[in-house]
Amino acid sequence: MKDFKDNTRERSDKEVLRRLISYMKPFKKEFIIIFILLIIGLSVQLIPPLLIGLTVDTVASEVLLRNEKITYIITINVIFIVSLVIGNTVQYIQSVMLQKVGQKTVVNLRDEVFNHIENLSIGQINQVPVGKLVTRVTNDTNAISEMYTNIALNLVRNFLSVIGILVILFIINVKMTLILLIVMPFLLLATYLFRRFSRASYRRVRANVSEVNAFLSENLSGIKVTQIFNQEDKKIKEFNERSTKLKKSYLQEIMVFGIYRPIVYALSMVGSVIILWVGYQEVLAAVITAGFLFSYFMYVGDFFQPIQQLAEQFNSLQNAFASAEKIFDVLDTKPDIVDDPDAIEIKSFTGSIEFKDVWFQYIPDEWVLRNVSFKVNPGDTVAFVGATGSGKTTILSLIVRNYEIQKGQILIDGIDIRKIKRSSLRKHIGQMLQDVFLFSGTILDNITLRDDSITKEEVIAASEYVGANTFIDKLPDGYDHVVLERGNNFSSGQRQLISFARALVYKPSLMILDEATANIDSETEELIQESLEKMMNISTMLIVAHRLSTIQHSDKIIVMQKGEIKEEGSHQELLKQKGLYYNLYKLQYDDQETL
Ligand SMILES: Nc1ncnc2c1ncn2[C@@H]1O[C@H](COP(=O)(O)OP(=O)(O)OP(=O)(O)O)[C@@H](O)[C@H]1O
Repeated sequence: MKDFKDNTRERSDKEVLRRLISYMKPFKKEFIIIFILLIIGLSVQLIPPLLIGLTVDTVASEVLLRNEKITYIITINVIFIVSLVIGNTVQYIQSVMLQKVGQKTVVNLRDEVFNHIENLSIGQINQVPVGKLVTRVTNDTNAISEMYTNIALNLVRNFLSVIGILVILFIINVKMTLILLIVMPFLLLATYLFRRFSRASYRRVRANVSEVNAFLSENLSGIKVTQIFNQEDKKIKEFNERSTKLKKSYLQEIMVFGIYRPIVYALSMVGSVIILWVGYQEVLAAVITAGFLFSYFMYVGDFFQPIQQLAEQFNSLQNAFASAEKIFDVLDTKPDIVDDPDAIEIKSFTGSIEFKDVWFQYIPDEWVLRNVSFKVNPGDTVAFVGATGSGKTTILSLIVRNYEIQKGQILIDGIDIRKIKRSSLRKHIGQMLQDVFLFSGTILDNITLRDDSITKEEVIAASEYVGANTFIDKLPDGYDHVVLERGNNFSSGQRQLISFARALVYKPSLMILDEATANIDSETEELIQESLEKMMNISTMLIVAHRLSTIQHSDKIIVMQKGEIKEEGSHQELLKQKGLYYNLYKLQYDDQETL
């Protein structure tokens, strides 16, 4: 199954091969040298059996004198040693070169895949489990790496080797070689069956690896929930099921190989026995010498091994192709939100925003926003309230163009956001999202997001402004305090404050805040409340609020219900209307009273 629904095109092997070769192009010179070394190595490797045959004939010769025999044998031995040294040296140089260029090629590919994934829209990323994307960048690129550094060359080597040996066999004795070829149909049949079964078993392995990765990444992220709800045993069982399935598919794959190899071995034995028998007759009939029969026998031994390897390597090549196909699926998935060719760069916003009859749906025919229109004046703070699922967060996502609207227009400073480069748009919008994501690194890294142009002084100033310094200063390493993956060593309130500082250092012209629904201790809540009130004075601000106390002082409150704007006005005005807002407020107020 394709990872991305909108990318369902099948690719031919030819196309995949052409694309894989295109990644080798920057290293064309190196690959040509490697190929030349391969030919030299192969030619040298074909010499020894011939030399051994010559030695046998020399020893058995009745014509040569003893001294002449010794001279011949020494010469043959020297050639033998020289060819071994040349063969091994060439092979060493060739494999070092191949590893280097192969790895470089794959680094380029891996970077390209990661870059591409980074540029896909949130909607597209949401289609695919993270674990699968990890598999694309790691396992699949590894399979391709294996192809560049090992399989492809050995495939060529074995192919040329089979041809080379066959030619030599025919030169030595045509009759024996034609008889030897009797085993070929059986060999081809075994190879055909092997390829069929091994391909199917490999597909299963790959699908199961992907499953395990996806399960792992999802469940490691959600481990807290698993533990809170005592679901460990269930999850362990589920993991074990997937893991066992993977083991089974691996065993099946090994079994296919385990059957094929002995079959090839048995056929090569049959071939050798036939050759010994026929060869013996030929020697008796003085058609060939005993030495040449010996050489012939050795070549036959070398003939079957590359055929068996060819089948296996061809299989690995298919696997690399399957991985390449998956990778190309990712690379060919066009980001569904791209900059308009005429999109402009904006230096700064005054911060006025207008939604004009905006309609939006995540899934066809399920409108999440209907005919939403509102205006925000520069510098104003506008809050969105409403029941859960009413579309508040969606409005914020649309402003930063995480998704494309289906109808209407969103204008910032009178310019349609589709006409503004996304990077430029996001540069001027400080986003403080519900689930604050902290990367592993230090607090400083998390506030600057490793942007070297932001100084530590700016970071400290922003943190002091939002009040994050109250807890950062208490940490032993202050701003260099290590943040664990996802910021697990900080409370949700602290993470929220770090995210405020992160948004502020970028000096945004517009800030959007999706208030955390998670419980925050009252001390931190007070801090957040204070810093929010301060931030409201810096720039235009849009807030999705769950605690109505947060937004009482905002210039406008927009009340949403089922994707539509139902009420609009200041806190006091809305209270007077005694409508939805009044009810919401009363509900929260009563709750607090009872607490
Ligand atoms: N990525 C998504 N794909 C499909 N539907 C989505 C997606 N995100 C949100 N929705 C749906 O869109 C609707 C509005 O969601 P949204 O998150 O905007 O609500 P909200 O008012 O912010 O809710 P809350 O107060 O719980 O944060 C919901 O019905 C939700 O199920």
